Amino acid sequence: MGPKIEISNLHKSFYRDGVTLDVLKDINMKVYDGEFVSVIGPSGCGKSTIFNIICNLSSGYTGNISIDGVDLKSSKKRMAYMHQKDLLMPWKNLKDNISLPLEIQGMDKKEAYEKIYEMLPVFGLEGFENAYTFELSGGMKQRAALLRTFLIDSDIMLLDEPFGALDAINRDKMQLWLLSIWEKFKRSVLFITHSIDEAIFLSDRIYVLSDRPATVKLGLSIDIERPRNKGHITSSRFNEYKALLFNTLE
Ligand SMILES: Nc1ncnc2c1ncn2[C@@H]1O[C@H](COP(=O)(O)OP(=O)(O)OP(=O)(O)O)[C@@H](O)[C@H]1O
Repeated sequence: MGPKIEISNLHKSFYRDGVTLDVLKDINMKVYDGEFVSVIGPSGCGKSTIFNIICNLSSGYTGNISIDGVDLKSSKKRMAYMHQKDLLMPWKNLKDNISLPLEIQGMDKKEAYEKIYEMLPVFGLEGFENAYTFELSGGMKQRAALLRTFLIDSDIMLLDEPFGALDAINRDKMQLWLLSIWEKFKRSVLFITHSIDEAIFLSDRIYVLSDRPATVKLGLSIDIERPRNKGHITSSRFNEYKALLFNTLE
């Protein structure tokens, strides 16, 4: 089977006030069915721009992108995209925050609620369907935003630094939880992170980007058995990957 996402020779520049900003330069990436792939790179190098292009939120690129073998420009495929600051609306309760994109997709409220109720226990949110944002912990808000993304009918999930705002303990918990969800439902995931440890712990493969304009400096396969647990992060192999990524990012 071909790749779910294939990005070939992608270039992207922004033009603003007569100035050209080259952001992506000859990016090549693939994500295969059911793979967990991370993108890591310096701040502002163009990671979110790649996601925006894949989701058709940013046009005017050169190169080719295909989704399930179909050119992005003619693909009808819907993407589940969680933005960096995917905030819940404080005036809506949890189930209405989550149902909103489903209703926008044309699902009726009753059906949306049914889907949500089915998944609440899996996302550790059972009993909180009527809670407002201020009643939820940081981890719960993050899980709610992920559930909202997860319920979009797509086998590809693009997650832009979903755990960036969490403290270390919650981040660890959320990584384990995300892996358990991913192992259960086998979506293809493209994941942006600033954390080397997080990228190694979660991924099958990692793409390391350079400073802007971003090029792919390294594509690295992570050969650590699954299911993963926190014991893996002290293994010598984990530390070898860590040193390699650290040196590549320098
Ligand atoms: N719509 C736009 N118009 C002009 N410039 C833009 C636009 N979107 C992004 N940029 C610029 O492109 C560059 C890359 O931005 P992008 O958000 O893709 O980086 P990033 O790697 O995701 O950053 P971070 O890691 O800090 O989230 C930045 O310099 C940004 O200012």
